[in-house]
Amino acid sequence: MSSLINPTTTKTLITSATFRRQLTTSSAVTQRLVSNPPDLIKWVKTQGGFVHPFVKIADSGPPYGLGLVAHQDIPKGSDLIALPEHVPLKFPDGGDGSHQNLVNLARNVPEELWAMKLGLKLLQERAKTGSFWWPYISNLPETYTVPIFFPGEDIQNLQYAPLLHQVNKRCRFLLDFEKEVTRQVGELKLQDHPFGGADVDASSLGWAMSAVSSRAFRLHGKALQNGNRGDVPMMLPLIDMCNHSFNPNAEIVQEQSSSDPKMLVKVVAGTNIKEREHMTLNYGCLGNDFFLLDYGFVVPSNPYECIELKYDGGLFDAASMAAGVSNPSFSSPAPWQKQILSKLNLEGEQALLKVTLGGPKIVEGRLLAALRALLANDSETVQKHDLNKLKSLSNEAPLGLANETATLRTLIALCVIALNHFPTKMMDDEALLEKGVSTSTELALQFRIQKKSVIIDVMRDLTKRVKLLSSNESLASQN
Ligand SMILES: C[S@@+](CC[C@H](N)C(=O)[O-])C[C@H]1O[C@@H](n2cnc3c(N)ncnc32)[C@H](O)[C@@H]1O
Repeated sequence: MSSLINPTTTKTLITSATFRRQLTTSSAVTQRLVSNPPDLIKWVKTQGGFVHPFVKIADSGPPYGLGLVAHQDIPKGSDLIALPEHVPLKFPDGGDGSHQNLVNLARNVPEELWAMKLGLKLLQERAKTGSFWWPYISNLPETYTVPIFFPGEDIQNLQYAPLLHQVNKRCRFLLDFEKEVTRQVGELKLQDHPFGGADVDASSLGWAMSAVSSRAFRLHGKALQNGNRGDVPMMLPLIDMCNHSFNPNAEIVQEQSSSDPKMLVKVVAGTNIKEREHMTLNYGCLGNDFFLLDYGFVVPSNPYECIELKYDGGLFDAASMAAGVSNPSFSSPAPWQKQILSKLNLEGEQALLKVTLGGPKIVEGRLLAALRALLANDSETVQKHDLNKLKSLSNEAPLGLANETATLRTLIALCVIALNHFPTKMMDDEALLEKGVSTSTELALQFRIQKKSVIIDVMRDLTKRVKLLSSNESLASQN
């Protein structure tokens, strides 16, 4: 298991892949790159930006770190912050020799790790003496609580294979990329060196990638040749001091007028904001895998939390039999059932076998439709229905009560299998949390507790539906 070390300075060259410095207390979240960084609000104003006079930076307490707070009531619709175009930090379009070398490095970054590309620019500015963005960069957290910095045992403690896979992929990429960076820039003259001669290792690359993934926003960039505006990831000084909420009281607005192509990013109060209230933005309707991987926190009772399963005939047959269905046909579907599976992209070379339980839909539509179709006896009844109807849980029993009961029971059995897959019980996890553990262990425990909770919530919901179906059935037979 490879993990990285939260760096203290970009000048440290760390070659070992094992974790040496534990994420210990929540103060690690608020510790900034330098101990007394410049006043960020003042800097934004000096640069021609606007900051509402009642907006202040304050400690939001663990686990939030710093945040923006109103020190008097602010009415709905008020502008809170506005940034002129030159203030956001972006990956630049052009520049000198050292820039070209940065572009060459960025070519090694896969699209899905876009945060690393902008991270290279951030590292460049961090290493540059007298960088324009130093007042911003010096205010960034020194360490991040994302799992690439967890000790190996806490990566294992996540107990959830899809996230473990992502964490390992990122760690492996960073360790390989460290070698590539050394290969490409090691021999460069100082004036061409993209990081001013500073050593850049996997840990400092991880710091930069996490700084970007946890703080950058995708905004409209300059107009492209086709007239569209591409989405450009940017770091937005001060605006990125807002913490996350699914019910935010502030929102980002991008103003564009044809007469003034200069882009201005604003944050506006979406509701009346009371004195001492924290300003929040919605980072996105995301599950905890994304929040932990990119931002280093877990949202309790997250309405978008899901678990991933693989659509697998053998597993589904086992679940169905455990649910009391005789002779399920998941491993050997009839040709008409195969056709439906193909339409659902669950069969064929390009099939997407990852399906989800949880979130607002409770059961992913493709999974629900597949179960309903594969537990049906005849093709006519199934083919009478539009696939979209079969995908919807609110569409009750489209193929009859018996089919629906078998479908829901199979789903419940799948939940039981998924829950039994975790090596520990929720009660054990909660007891461990109460003992007081390191930040990374706490996050791993919270993460797996939320995964188990979502499975239990899905089971509860489906059980209610089964009960309702059987009471409908007995009513129908009485009538
Ligand atoms: C865009 S920054 C916000 C400013 C940050 N609190 C700071 O101290 O610089 C995002 C980071 O804030 C923290 N954060 C934001 N919203 C949170 C939430 N709802 N729960 C826990 N931590 C949160 C996480 O550390 C996250 O990576």
